Amino acid sequence: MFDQEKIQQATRLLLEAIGEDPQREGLLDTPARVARMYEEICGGMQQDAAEHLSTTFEASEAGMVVERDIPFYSLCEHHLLPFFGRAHIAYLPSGRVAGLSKLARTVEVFARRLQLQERLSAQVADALMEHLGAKGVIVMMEAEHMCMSMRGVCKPGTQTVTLVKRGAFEQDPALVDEFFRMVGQR
Ligand SMILES: Nc1nc2c(ncn2[C@@H]2O[C@H](COP(=O)(O)OP(=O)(O)OP(=O)(O)O)[C@@H](O)[C@H]2O)c(=O)[nH]1
Ligand SMILES: [Zn+2]
Repeated sequence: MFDQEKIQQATRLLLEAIGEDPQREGLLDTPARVARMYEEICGGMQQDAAEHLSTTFEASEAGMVVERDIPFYSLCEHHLLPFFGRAHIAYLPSGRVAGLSKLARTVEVFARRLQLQERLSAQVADALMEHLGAKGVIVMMEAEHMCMSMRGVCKPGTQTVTLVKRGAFEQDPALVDEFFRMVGQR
């Protein structure tokens, strides 16, 4: 569970370390705000994708389901800075489909924690394979990493694109083409 008190102590130390005065008026409530913020933006650690994906509906005739442009915000585990962008997901149901919101909820579960974009994409794909029993899953994520934009190499606007294929999408390039066509349609 989250240790709110520890995050507050750490925030006070951080403020002192950068030469700030944690007692000045504008910063007095900052440690408590930061603690609440971390609980929110790392809240995926307390969640289980299996719960969200346990509600399914019979749809034996369903073909490929695509959900595109799902916005997400995550935190890079190297610098604790945000990376954010859009996820595009498709899966091939095997008789039962998930509620539409549950794909986006699955993204949230894995995005709201310290991550690598590659691992985030793989965890979403693996959760859909496992908990929906899907015949195939493909997850594409496009994101800008603030650690590349506002510091270090300083290349704002750079988009990192990750693609993870599982099951039928690994075996059949025509399915991958269809996914790209559907994601590309605007
Ligand atoms: N593969 C991958 N790398 C990431 C991700 N987020 C941040 N990084 C990279 O993690 C690397 C960490 O490199 P280090 O050399 O240990 O750290 P650094 O000195 O701060 O590196 P610079 O960012 O190049 O200044 C950097 O190249 C980041 O761009 C991610 O989601 N996936
Ligand atoms: Zn980083």
